[in-house]
Amino acid sequence: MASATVNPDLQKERQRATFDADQLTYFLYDGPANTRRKRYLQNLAVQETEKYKFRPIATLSQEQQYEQALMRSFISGQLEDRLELKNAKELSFLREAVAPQVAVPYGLHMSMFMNTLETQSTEEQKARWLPLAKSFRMIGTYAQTEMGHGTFLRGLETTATYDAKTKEFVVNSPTITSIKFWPGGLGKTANCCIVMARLITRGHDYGMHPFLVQIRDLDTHQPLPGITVGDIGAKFGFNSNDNGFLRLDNVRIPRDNMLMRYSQVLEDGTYVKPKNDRLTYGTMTLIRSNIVGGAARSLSMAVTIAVRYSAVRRQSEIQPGAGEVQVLDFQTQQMKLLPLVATAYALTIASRNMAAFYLRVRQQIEQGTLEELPQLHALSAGLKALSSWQATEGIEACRLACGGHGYSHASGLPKLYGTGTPLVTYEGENTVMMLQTARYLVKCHGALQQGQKLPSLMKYLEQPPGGSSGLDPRLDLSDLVTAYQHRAARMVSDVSAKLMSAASQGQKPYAAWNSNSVELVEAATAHSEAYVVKSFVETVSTFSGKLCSVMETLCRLYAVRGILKSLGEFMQDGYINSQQAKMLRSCLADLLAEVRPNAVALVDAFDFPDAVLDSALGRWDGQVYQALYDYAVNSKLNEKQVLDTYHKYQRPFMESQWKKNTTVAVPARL
Ligand SMILES: CCCCCCCCCCCCCCCCCCCCCC(=O)SCCNC(=O)CCNC(=O)[C@H](O)C(C)(C)COP(=O)(O)OP(=O)(O)OC[C@H]1O[C@@H](n2cnc3c(N)ncnc32)[C@H](O)[C@@H]1OP(=O)(O)O
Ligand SMILES: Cc1cc2nc3c(=O)[nH]c(=O)nc-3n(C[C@H](O)[C@H](O)[C@H](O)COP(=O)(O)OP(=O)(O)OC[C@H]3O[C@@H](n4cnc5c(N)ncnc54)[C@H](O)[C@@H]3O)c2cc1C
Repeated sequence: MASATVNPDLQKERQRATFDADQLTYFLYDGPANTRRKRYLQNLAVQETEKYKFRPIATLSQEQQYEQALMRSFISGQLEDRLELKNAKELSFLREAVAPQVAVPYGLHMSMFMNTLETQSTEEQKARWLPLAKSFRMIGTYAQTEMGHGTFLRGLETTATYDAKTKEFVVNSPTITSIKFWPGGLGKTANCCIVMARLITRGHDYGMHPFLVQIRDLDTHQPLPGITVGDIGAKFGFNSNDNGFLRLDNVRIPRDNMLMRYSQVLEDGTYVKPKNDRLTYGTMTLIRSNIVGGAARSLSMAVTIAVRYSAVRRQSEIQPGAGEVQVLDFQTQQMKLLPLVATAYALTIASRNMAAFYLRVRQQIEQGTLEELPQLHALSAGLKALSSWQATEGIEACRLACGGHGYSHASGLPKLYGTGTPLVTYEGENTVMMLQTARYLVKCHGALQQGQKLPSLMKYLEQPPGGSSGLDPRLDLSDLVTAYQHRAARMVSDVSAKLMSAASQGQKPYAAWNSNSVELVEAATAHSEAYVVKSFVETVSTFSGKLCSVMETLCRLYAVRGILKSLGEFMQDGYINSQQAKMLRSCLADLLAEVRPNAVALVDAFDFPDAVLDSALGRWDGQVYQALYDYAVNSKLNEKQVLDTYHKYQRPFMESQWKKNTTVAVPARL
């Protein structure tokens, strides 16, 4: 990453840091050896990719973006083979550097399609399909969402009707709203997909199940009979991905193309029920867990760009006549960015805990134990929503904090936003996800009322209501965790009481649910925030020395900022009083000042190569003006001094205006 001339302001920032950023990098990448390996892989990927001199993706048409993304995947594939990479983390670092924030068309194949095959197929099906999928003879996607329904899966209309005579399923899209719409890679890339369709056998509808459907010829890539497939057109972002539509006109597939690990249809059409019919939703749960890490990483990139730029950018004076300051010295700028640096770390840590929890429960499921599945669903849904909301809002805040240059694609921030914001919608729309978490919280509250024991993550709901916070200016970390848990427990209890009172007044449960759903979402958000704060606190207390004190400060900043943002929720029952609220305000100002000297080192620790950030403003060497100028000079419009459009449209337009007043004397030079 070394560069001949580093901007002096950035250099000073790095020198004044009170801790060794490398130590934090080692934490993020699991030790010095893995960090070296990550750097090696990413450097190699960057060198290889630079040879292709790709144009910035934002300057390309949809078709060109798609083409570039395929080329990037091709380069990645070559490197992966050459290096014989197998390790999932190593692969992800390599791919991140070859295709930074590029939604590649094989994304769904490598994530949801492969995972569904692996977790929902029988052993025999796995033996048949996995070798084809791993060797990209089969390129798949996950086709669940339809034009008419994405959220309400029970409303899906695509049917798979069993025909016992031929031992086949007939897969059909009966209406315009039943057309599969949005699946990634479906438009032009995939040759098969997992179609989620309502299973009908012996005249009975058993709801959504997964089926493997071939949609294109494996050799010519032409759509098969009965298949109408294509790309859905240009979108807000994600244009390198051919999100597609799919219409199935009574397409016949063999009986054993239904993924039969959990439920089966026997040859005679008998349906065999799964142990839990929500196991069909398993792939969504995995991806929701992964999204927490993806959101954290996108936000980490955005804060790296905005903090480095704010250290380089000098604008206005603080002390009159004393010269222009780094914009990062304005308290308001610190308030915009430093809590977001804290959020990036908080989410990174929460995502690791989430991933570990997912793995543990997945292993239990493999062994047939489903006890922790509801807890996993509630946690992954809530964290998916919280992390993607915080990341999306955070990326946009970073863009705004970069002033005019943030608006240019040269900043890299619009690309981060375009790729990051669909996280709010896909894999379960966030409000809907929070309501799923709320459903579980209300259930836990009910169980508690009946004297039952709660699972580990919900134990805090057992704390008695009322009481007051012990928070004082020392900002003890355990007091902060307790405050978040108290607020969440109080909100869950309040909204549960409202639901019960509505029931006692004869209101139907579904109506009571809807008329309290704003509060339910708030309670689920509070619960998810409590989890993030607890994870952050538990992890930083394992650090030592200077790193520990820097991270504790960052953790306090995250927690205090969060309390002040939702102060009413913490004060409503008097748990935090007005004196404490005042104290927290002053503490916030102190925390900003405390984090300020380490701001650049904290973002450096994320260790993103420049090519991954892909930003003129976030460069490691801080040479932002040269980079911005180079970007401008390379604009397509600058390829010719006088464009054809001058002769075609501008000149005729000007001449039409001149005709209105022919008496104006025009000098040869102005
Ligand atoms: C990225 C690259 C570039 C870099 C980007 C930078 C960032 C990168 C980020 C990268 C990250 C890596 C990603 C790789 C790429 C992936 C791309 C992904 C693309 C997106 C794919 C999709 O977008 S793909 C479609 C997803 N489409 C949904 O997501 C539908 C939501 N809609 C539902 O999910 C259901 O419709 C909904 C609401 C639950 C109601 O379902 P329902 O009506 O059946 O259920 P009810 O509400 O009646 O609940 C009945 C009982 O089921 C329980 N339950 C419900 N769900 C359960 C579950 N999952 N597990 C266990 N239990 C569950 C519930 O808790 C109740 O339990 P109980 O009865 O005991 O209370
Ligand atoms: C970039 C991108 C990639 C995608 N990739 C895939 C893919 O690979 N495969 C696939 O199958 N799908 C994919 N999708 C589709 C995605 O999963 C759905 O868009 C998503 O599940 C939301 O469903 P919806 O679009 O029907 O939204 P709707 O459910 O129509 O949501 C619209 C509004 O209604 C509200 N709402 C809906 N239901 C409720 C409720 N019960 N309570 C309260 N509010 C509610 C929502 O909160 C939202 O505000 C992708 C989408 C995008 C944007």
